[in-house]
Amino acid sequence: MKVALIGVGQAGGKLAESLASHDLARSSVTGTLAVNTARADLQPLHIDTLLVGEAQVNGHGVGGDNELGARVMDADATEVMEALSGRVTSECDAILLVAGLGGGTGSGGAPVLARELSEVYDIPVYALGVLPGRNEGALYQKNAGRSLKTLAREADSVILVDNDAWRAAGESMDEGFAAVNDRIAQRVGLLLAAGEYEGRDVAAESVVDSSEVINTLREGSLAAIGYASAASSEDAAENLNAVTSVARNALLTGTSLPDATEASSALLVVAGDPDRISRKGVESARSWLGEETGTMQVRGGDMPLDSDRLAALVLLGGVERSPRVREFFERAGAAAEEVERADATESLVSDDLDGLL
Ligand SMILES: Nc1nc2c(ncn2[C@@H]2O[C@H](COP(=O)(O)OP(=O)(O)OP(=O)(O)O)[C@@H](O)[C@H]2O)c(=O)[nH]1
Repeated sequence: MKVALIGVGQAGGKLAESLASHDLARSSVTGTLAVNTARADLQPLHIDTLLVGEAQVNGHGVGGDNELGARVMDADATEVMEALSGRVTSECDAILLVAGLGGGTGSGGAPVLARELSEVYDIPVYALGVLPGRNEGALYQKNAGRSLKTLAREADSVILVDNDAWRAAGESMDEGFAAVNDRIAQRVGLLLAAGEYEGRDVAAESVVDSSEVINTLREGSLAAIGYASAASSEDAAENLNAVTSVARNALLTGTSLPDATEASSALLVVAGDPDRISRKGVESARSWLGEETGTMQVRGGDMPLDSDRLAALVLLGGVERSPRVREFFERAGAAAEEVERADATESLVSDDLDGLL
């Protein structure tokens, strides 16, 4: 599946860079651009960059103000769309926007770009949206809640990444981010590469293609992606359990949105040496996936790889009813009230107000 990749804000730029440089994804990406209001965040990136909002924030970022992030992107939309035009080629199956939803630039800017891109291009516009971890402050939760609500409307689907998904004890914030970014690049990289396979020697009908990814994502506005791998035997007949257990682990412990097990549609990609893939295992993993997620729409296919391991990639479409999503929106709603209360208190002690006496 060929995509043009656009990172918005700091997290978006870093994730776009990880993805564009991932071995599996490289040949699926037609062009990459990182857009940000902060010059310092663009400088370390090894992908093309575009600074926006210079007139308003002079290259210093929007400081977590996502309304300003949206306004800046709106004001510079023509420039951004021009910079993107050469990257969205006729080969593209979709456009992928990547952003952290808790900050200001990505949070406010990604929904604006999703709207602009949808108006201009006929191909789907997807977003990879990073939700703040539970221990990030109220402003991040509030920003992410408002951003996600808008992005879900403007984009064709938002693949959610929870920053708590793979948190390990004792890890610093940056180590945690790096781990999330690597895992996301691997999952999304495999998903993009799976729809692009052009090798021979395997039955074409069993290989997954990009229309299956698009049809899976069409079934709802929020999505999640999971992955797991395991050692396998040379003999496919001995790999029934290996296939079913990687599929289980991909869904139950490997997803970008923990506990997202209710979905409107699912896609199971089994990656590995075709001679090692147990067909019975694939059938039973697909029916298990349907039961577990409560959907009758389970698509499937293989991704031939030269490896002695087997891997499963699970894409879930329409996860909006999942407990994790509900919990996030409750948290974001409570955070919005908290931020409003804090603002009211601040205006009470503000120097801008004259006291009565
Ligand atoms: N997974 C991941 N999340 C990140 C990374 N960097 C920041 N975040 C998350 O992204 C959110 C903040 O967004 P940023 O991208 O830093 O902010 P921004 O969009 O550049 O906006 P401003 O800095 O306000 O201009 C927070 O929820 C962070 O936890 C990263 O490298 N990986």
